[in-house]
Amino acid sequence: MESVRQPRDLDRLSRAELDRLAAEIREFLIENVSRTGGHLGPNLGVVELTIALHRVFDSPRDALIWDVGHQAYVHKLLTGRQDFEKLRCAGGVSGYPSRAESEHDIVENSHASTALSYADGVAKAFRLRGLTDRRVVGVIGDGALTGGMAWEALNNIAGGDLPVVIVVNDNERSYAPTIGGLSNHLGTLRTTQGYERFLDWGKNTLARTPYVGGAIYETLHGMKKGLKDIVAPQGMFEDLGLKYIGPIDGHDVDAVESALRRAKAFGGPVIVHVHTRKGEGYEPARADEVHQLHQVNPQTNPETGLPFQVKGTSWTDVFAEEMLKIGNDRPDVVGITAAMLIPVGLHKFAQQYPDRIYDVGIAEQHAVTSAAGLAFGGLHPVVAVYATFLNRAFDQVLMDCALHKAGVTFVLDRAGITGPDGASHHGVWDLSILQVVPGIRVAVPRDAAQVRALVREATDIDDAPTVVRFSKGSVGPEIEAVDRVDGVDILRRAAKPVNEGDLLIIATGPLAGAALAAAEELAAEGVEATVVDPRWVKPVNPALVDLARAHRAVVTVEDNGRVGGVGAAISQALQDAGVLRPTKVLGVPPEFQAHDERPAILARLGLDGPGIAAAGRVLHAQREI
Ligand SMILES: Cc1ncc(C[n+]2csc(CCOP(=O)(O)OP(=O)(O)O)c2C)c(N)n1
Ligand SMILES: CC(=O)[C@@H](O)[C@H](O)COP(=O)(O)O
Ligand SMILES: [Mg+2]
Repeated sequence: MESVRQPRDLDRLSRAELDRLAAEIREFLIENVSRTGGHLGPNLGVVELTIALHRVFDSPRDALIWDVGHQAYVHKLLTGRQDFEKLRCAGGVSGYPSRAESEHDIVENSHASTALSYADGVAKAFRLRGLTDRRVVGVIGDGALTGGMAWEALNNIAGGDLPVVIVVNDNERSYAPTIGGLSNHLGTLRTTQGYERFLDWGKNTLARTPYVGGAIYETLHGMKKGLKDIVAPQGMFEDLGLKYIGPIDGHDVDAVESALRRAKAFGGPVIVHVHTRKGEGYEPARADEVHQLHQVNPQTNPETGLPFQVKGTSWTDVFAEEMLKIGNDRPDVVGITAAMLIPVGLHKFAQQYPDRIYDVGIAEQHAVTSAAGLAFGGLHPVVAVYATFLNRAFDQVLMDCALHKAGVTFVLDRAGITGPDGASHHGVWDLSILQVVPGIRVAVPRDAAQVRALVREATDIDDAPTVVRFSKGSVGPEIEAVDRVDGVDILRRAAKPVNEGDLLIIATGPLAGAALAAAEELAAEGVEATVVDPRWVKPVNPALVDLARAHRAVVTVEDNGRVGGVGAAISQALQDAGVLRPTKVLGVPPEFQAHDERPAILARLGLDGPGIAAAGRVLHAQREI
């Protein structure tokens, strides 16, 4: 790929050289992403599409916007990015477009279904600034197209005359096969590919038929409308007012390029429907029936697409097992996923109870409100999503669930700092935004036993929405409590008589382990700390106020934003109770955290043992004042 240092280099490549470039890119992706981890399948599926996009459009003058952005590695390779050996690591290339990395990256949001809204905005700005020669291209997958925002944008774009080119990258999958009416419609359009070819064949053949050919063609052409309605319903997109071009074979650079040139020349809103294959050109991905290697972990065997080492039991595994048992005990419990059945751990439940699982597509807002409907209908829905993706359904949680005291349980996976997915994937807002939801109850398990217990407790509550949130990756060792006082687990008692304790550390979730390590460090320096885990962090347990009363200072620790999080709520409760203690709230600062390894970020934020101990020493020193 040395020959391509910037997109314009593509213009001088012949078809044979383009084919060779595509092969080189695939080879590079398989070798590199197998080592670093990342979205191998999606990127292998857009090699030819990305080459054609950069041959037809003039990035960055023309804006190329990628929905989710997990499929933008090829775009990055063609726009001069280096450091791919540090993909999704600090100091390396981000796994999503990144404005800080390149002027070719307009949008860096990995939350799905946003690209067309961005495209609408950029196109309006170009027009208002008189930049009428510049094009805006939104590349959106068939999965992302199941998200509500995409249809809000389509409605606006189709209603106007802005020169927005919408490329639907239709590989028939999100993780799993894409669901819903839209997916069926795209399937219908794909099958008309034969119909279009038939028409083209008819036109060419009849044009060559002497005398009667022309008349027959005119009749056929006149019939086309009717025939199309019979053979293939008028496209929904054309009904919306969008010019539709496709379906195009997404792995034929010439065909894609020709379609994109037509779209570029059209000068108004136009959809180019490209049919691609996730994992194209890599047998282990094509053979992966489950997800076509949507994502591979670091240190994956490029020969097989499988990880070299098997990871330990994950938080998700624990939830999946408990959900299976709950499904057996509670026939009213149903599961809802937003196109992530396996990643959120509902697959075992789905297998056992196929009529009690709902995959709504990438549609978290719909998931939440339909869950409220399920609750009103007498069931107990469990909505399992990644913590960061609940953000977009805040109003649905607030108004459609909590206002009605709907008995819905939210299970938030990937809560806290997640690591390589970076700024938009850390689950560090849920404990803050949920603080303002009246009546909702929030639990944070510290280990596997607590996941099992708290998911049970949550699904037993039918008169309020409940939340259980846990981290990404392998679950840590069990952390036994020495006692439970009014619902608060005592993990370590200060080695001093009550009312003599130096420090109360209130830890949430898996950071309880770090808090215990910190307490031992502090003890070695003569600072005695009591460590507790409230398990249910919202509403604030009044027993925490009594515990704070018996100590000289308080440290709260959470794998969430510091602003408006659990620590802030506890501090408020102490103030309201007139228990004024020096309190240090440890949590993630409001700035976005870059992609990195989770332990490195937690250490940097002082959320590991030494960081908590340092905070305790400061408060201990304050005690003498
Ligand atoms: C709001 C939101 N929900 C869930 C996800 C997780 N997610 C990432 S990629 C993906 C599937 C995307 O499918 P598609 O748009 O068809 O792209 P493809 O991977 O097929 O190229 C999902 C569900 C997300 N990024 N954003
Ligand atoms: C692009 C996207 O949003 C998902 O594919 C995400 O990267 C998955 O994250 P995990 O690896 O934590 O399941
Ligand atoms: Mg797809």
